Amino acid sequence: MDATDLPPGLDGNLVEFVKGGCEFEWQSYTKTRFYTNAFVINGNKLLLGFKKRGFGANLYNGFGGKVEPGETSAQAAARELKEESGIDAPLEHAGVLIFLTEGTDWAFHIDVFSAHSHTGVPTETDEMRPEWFSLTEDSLNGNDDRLGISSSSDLPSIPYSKMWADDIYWLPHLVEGKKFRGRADMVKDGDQFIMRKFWFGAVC
Ligand SMILES: COc1nc(N)nc2c1ncn2[C@H]1C[C@H](O)[C@@H](COP(=O)(O)OP(=O)(O)OP(=O)(O)O)O1
Repeated sequence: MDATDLPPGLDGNLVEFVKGGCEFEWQSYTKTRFYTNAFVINGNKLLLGFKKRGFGANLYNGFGGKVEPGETSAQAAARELKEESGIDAPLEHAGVLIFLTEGTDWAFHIDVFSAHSHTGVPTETDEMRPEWFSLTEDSLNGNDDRLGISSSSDLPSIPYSKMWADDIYWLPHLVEGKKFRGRADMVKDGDQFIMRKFWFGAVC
């Protein structure tokens, strides 16, 4: 895809898999803040954390936070995973997400990581409560959550309605092992954020 067709902030040889909000302009920004987000898969189950406080409170997400000065994003991802869930995992880079929120002139740049094994027992912390979710096809693609039906496995279905609105567009690709990139410009709708304009794609 021609770089001029990509949302500002994304580059490379990317193939679009979904976009929306074409009637809106991309929000401009002058600063970028770097974050991480890590997802641990164990066979047919996915570890998410229920965020108990701070930005994104009361939503399920991967484990992550700010990249501190002097850290690489991989180091920050490993540190945040340990701090928030108590486990270590051989994280690999899976994707990059750029998010803007209405009224700010800075962008979140989130390096997303995944791992297929871990050591240690996921343990609740002040910030996050780790929980395992089912990775059956209907759970992963959001059918179970949309229809409000329970998972066909012993574990609950992925709770997309209690996650950031962008997650359903790229999480299935992460689980399939595809590298991805995306951007979403979010606006406030009551007490939650919704996507006004977005683009997600795979790395060729
Ligand atoms: C806007 O859309 C988002 N979607 C997703 N899936 N994840 C997001 C979005 N915006 C932020 N995030 C992620 C990025 C980070 O993993 C966390 C936010 O990090 P946090 O504010 O908790 O950073 P910490 O360094 O842990 O903060 P404290 O030092 O205050 O604990 O959400």
